[in-house]
Amino acid sequence: MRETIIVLDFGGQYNQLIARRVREAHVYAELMPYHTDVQKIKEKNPIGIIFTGGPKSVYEAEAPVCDEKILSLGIPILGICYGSQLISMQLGGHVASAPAGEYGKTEIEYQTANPLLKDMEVKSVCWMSHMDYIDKAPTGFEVLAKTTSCPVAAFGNREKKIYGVQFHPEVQHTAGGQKILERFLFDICGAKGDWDMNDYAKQAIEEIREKVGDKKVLLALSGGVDSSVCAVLLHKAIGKNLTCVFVDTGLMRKYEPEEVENVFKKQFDMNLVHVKAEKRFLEKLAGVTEPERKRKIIGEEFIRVFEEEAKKIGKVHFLAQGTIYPDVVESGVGDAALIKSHHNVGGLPEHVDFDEIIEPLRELFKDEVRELGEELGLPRHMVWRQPFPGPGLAIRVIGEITKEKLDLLRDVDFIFRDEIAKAELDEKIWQYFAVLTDMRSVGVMGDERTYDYTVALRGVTSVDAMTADWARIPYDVLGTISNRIINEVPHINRIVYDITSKPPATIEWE
Ligand SMILES: Nc1ncnc2c1ncn2[C@@H]1O[C@H](COP(=O)(O)OP(=O)(O)OP(=O)(O)O)[C@@H](O)[C@H]1O
Ligand SMILES: O=c1[nH]c(=O)c2[nH+]cn([C@@H]3O[C@H](COP(=O)(O)O)[C@@H](O)[C@H]3O)c2[nH]1
Ligand SMILES: NC(=O)CC[C@H](N)C(=O)O
Ligand SMILES: [Mg+2]
Repeated sequence: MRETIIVLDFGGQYNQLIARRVREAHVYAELMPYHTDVQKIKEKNPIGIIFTGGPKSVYEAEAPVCDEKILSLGIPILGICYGSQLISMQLGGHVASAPAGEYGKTEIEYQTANPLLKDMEVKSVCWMSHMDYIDKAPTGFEVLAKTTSCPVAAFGNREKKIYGVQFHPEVQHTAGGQKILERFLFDICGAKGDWDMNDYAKQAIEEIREKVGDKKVLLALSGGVDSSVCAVLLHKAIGKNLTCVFVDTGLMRKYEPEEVENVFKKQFDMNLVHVKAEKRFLEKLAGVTEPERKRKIIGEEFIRVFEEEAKKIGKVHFLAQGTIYPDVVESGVGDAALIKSHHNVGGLPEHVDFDEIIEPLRELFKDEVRELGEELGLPRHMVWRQPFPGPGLAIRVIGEITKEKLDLLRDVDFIFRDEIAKAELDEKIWQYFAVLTDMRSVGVMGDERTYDYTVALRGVTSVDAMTADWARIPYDVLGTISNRIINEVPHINRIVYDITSKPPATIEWE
């Protein structure tokens, strides 16, 4: 049985990030809702449990509370933020609304003569986000850290192996945060740390086989990183019972449909259906300008195409998608806020004519998917290609979508990508694309007045799409790109470069 850490989810923003940090330390981690039955937790035989943060206050009537019996299982526990407040309250300490909340980078003083914090500098910085605080640690527990506003910023009991931290060790801004998690995993829980993506692949393949048996699966394949990794995983699990369906929505980049066909039919020998659906997508989108409406229409149309294709194959029980965690969290699933409806999650129609949707990558972040892809032997250029959103150019043509605008944007985007590749920046910039704004402005070309569109170029660096910075593309490269676009593509007389990070912007414009 593999070593498992249970991350007990109290609705915080960084819950998957905690699981992911644990996996980074080569220990398998799995999220479970806070109300999970003790018996179910015991069945997993976890070597440790982490309680996450959460938006509620522990002393409120409707605050999420887990079974107190979890604290006496003898399994090591680490509480983070809300999780630490809950442990404190359940063990007889005291939690109250703090005289002053703490948000962001905060100076902290650690007591380092204990297993959890022994690697830390005494005076350090951590990342806080709370308005309640523990004003009294439970009896028998040592106070292990303090800040100016927080008398119990960490506490613990060596014999019980129960610890709590008010700050967020999983966030990069906490100096040495990963070391705290590692001390918990290796020294307190006794983890060996022998898990890796190869185990993930093996386990996922087994689970797919068990669930699917000899039934049929239709995979929505875009040729992007996520669905390609998914395709190989499913192909290894069920072979010819897998049919991949690629939909040419008419919203793709130049030469994209041809490339997908080439790779998956010729190189991988998979069942691939190529559906030409430009007409129906463009008809449904005609006149639509509101970004969320576009996303919902596209999400629904995708499903309708998959349903029709499934009927042609015979009984297909399962639809598979390459959904990954950022798609889920931004779509506002669970307690998270809705940022935008990713077509494959928040954009799904209410009724879907499949028995079940399979999403083997739903818990992973982009860079983890890439690691898995390499593990499965996918070629490098596929694993490291830049992401391309399912709604495609529809969310990069601002305002109304027409075939003419899409064609313009395809040409612009092609030049941008071509020049980035020539400058050997394509592996350095995480994602880069052009946006056709619906703004027109006055220019002068060939001594004549023009009144034409503005194109925005966007390039970002990121690890997992959850946050991003704008890419510092050299001015002369930008200059060449700008010249080529103006010279080669009609109806564009102005080019701007987007210099906002995420947050406050998002990567895509809609
Ligand atoms: N044109 C398409 N045809 C079929 N399925 C699609 C298409 N576009 C997107 N999908 C489905 O929607 C999912 C989410 O799309 P998304 O763009 O996030 O992932 P991806 O295309 O697989 O990878 P990447 O993020 O690298 O582009 C895909 O994994 C795939 O299952
Ligand atoms: O398949 C997708 N369906 C969608 O609806 C969607 N919206 C955004 N993206 C991609 O997700 C990453 C984060 O984008 P945002 O910062 O714009 O939310 C970026 O990589 C985006 O390209 C999508 N992918
Ligand atoms: N980030 C958190 O877990 C916050 C916990 C609690 N809501 C507080 O404000 O203190
Ligand atoms: Mg894609």
